[in-house]
Amino acid sequence: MNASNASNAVSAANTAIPASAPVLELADVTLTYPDGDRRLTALDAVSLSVPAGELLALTGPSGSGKSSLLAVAGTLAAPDRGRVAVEGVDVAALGDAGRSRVRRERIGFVFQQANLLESLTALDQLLLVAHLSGQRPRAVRARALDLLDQVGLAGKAGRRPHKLSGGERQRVGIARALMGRPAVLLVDEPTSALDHERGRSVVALLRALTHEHGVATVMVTHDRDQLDLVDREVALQDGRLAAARTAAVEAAAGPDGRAAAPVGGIG
Ligand SMILES: Nc1ncnc2c1ncn2[C@@H]1O[C@H](COP(=O)(O)OP(=O)(O)OP(=O)(O)O)[C@@H](O)[C@H]1O
Repeated sequence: MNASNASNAVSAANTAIPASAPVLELADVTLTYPDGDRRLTALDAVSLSVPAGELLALTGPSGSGKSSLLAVAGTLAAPDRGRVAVEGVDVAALGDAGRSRVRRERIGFVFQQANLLESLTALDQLLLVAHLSGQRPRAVRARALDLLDQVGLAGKAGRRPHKLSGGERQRVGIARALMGRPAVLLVDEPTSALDHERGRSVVALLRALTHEHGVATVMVTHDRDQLDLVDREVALQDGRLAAARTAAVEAAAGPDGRAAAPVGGIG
């Protein structure tokens, strides 16, 4: 089965209606960085909630706060003000050890480059993550093989990264992020190193897996050609949420690009 067939198969298998409970919630989040004598506001009173099974695209110009939002959502940066909750748990109340645990057990990360270990096969990349998080070895192998199958790499589990294409490496990175059954998947420009078609195929796969596994996925992207594949878009501008559009709204927009009805639903 090739990769796009695998993606289609996952889509076809996905008949579950995504649950609507917010898995990731940011309420009135402000994040500043030191900037000489002053503070630079990277996120300004941002409120956003992402339910299970939604692929949300986070867009906006360079410097608008996208990486900062991912860092806060991933508990890598603590906001100056506001609340971040994962599965209803306020992460600020947890302390460092608790936050690390949430990050390790409930949040998956996918980066611009897949960041695979060169000496390990695709299968071993997944097994290593499972080993480090203390999962039972026997169940883990079957899950890793199943995930590699879901990302279209069933026949390539034994390959090391240099024998995989850029798109295939990114697929291994996605499978690896799902290994620990995260509730939240944070994805930073996963297609920036891929050509148009491979990029679309990776985003289609992310959507299928987001629906199938019921994760709340936030994907930073600069590529507007991929937005028809996502469930919702939110745009940042100078650290504030500027707009929210969905594929359905895009489709309903008139020839001048203006939506027929007001666009809502940032929260
Ligand atoms: N560690 C830091 N210290 C100080 N300022 C920072 C730091 N990280 C980011 N910034 C500033 O915060 C603002 C938001 O940056 P951020 O990296 O979140 O934007 P971005 O939308 O992800 O940009 P890009 O698309 O270029 O990656 C920018 O003005 C940036 O210069």
